[in-house]
Amino acid sequence: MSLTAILVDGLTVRFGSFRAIDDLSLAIDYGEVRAVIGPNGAGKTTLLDVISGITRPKQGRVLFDGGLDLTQASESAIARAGLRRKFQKPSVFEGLSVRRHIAIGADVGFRSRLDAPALEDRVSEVLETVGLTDQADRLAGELSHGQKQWLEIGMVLASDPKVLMLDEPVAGLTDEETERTAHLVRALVRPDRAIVVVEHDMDFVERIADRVTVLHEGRTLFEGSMDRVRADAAVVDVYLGR
Ligand SMILES: Nc1ncnc2c1ncn2[C@@H]1O[C@H](COP(=O)(O)OP(=O)(O)OP(=O)(O)O)[C@@H](O)[C@H]1O
Repeated sequence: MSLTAILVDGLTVRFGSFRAIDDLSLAIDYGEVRAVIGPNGAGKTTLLDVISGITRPKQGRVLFDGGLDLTQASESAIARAGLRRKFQKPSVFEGLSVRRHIAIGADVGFRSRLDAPALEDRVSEVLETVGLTDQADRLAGELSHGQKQWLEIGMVLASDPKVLMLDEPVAGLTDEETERTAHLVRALVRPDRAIVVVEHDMDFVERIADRVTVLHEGRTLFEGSMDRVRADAAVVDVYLGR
């Protein structure tokens, strides 16, 4: 295993003549929570789209674990390699139980399929981690917005991901739900896992992130701890001060 989970090297993504990502290079290590922040249109979601194989770049490479070039791999190959994403908009199956969702996540994700008892153990463990044990037999459609977010995190977690991408996990959550989500994200940290979070809630980012990358116009404007990000004049000028 390489120390670097994701290496972005000279990445450029164009939509027509517009560069959503502009010669971007960065490295995300195993064991860290990396927040990617920046103003609307900075290229944050586009970066996640490239890492998950949804968007093909014009130039550059994105290496996973020092080997697989994600810019050349299919979405399914990327998911099989252990890179998983929770999308911004909750999209649970309203008529399926909470437990079933986690089982689907576990079954789809595991490279070697689990036998029934192992799957049951895995589902119980994930339900406990995301705090939904008491809700296990409810239908997903009956959950609150916050619980739906945790359910979706549980679905990706069930596959035991090496890279976990969370796109705006606390958008629309109450303060209390946001606090719980911060605890949850920190509980998911492992030496052999990288967690990448795109988020606009700076207090949340401060709680969870080991390092923060500030994107602006498809490039890195600043990278460092949240303290240093908050103190950087350029970041305040283009983003935090607005
Ligand atoms: N499929 C597309 N076609 C054309 N332009 C696109 C496409 N996808 C994204 N863009 C443009 O690329 C730029 C970067 O978009 P992106 O969604 O990555 O920004 P973001 O940093 O995630 O912003 P937000 O915080 O608003 O989610 C934006 O100007 C957006 O309009």
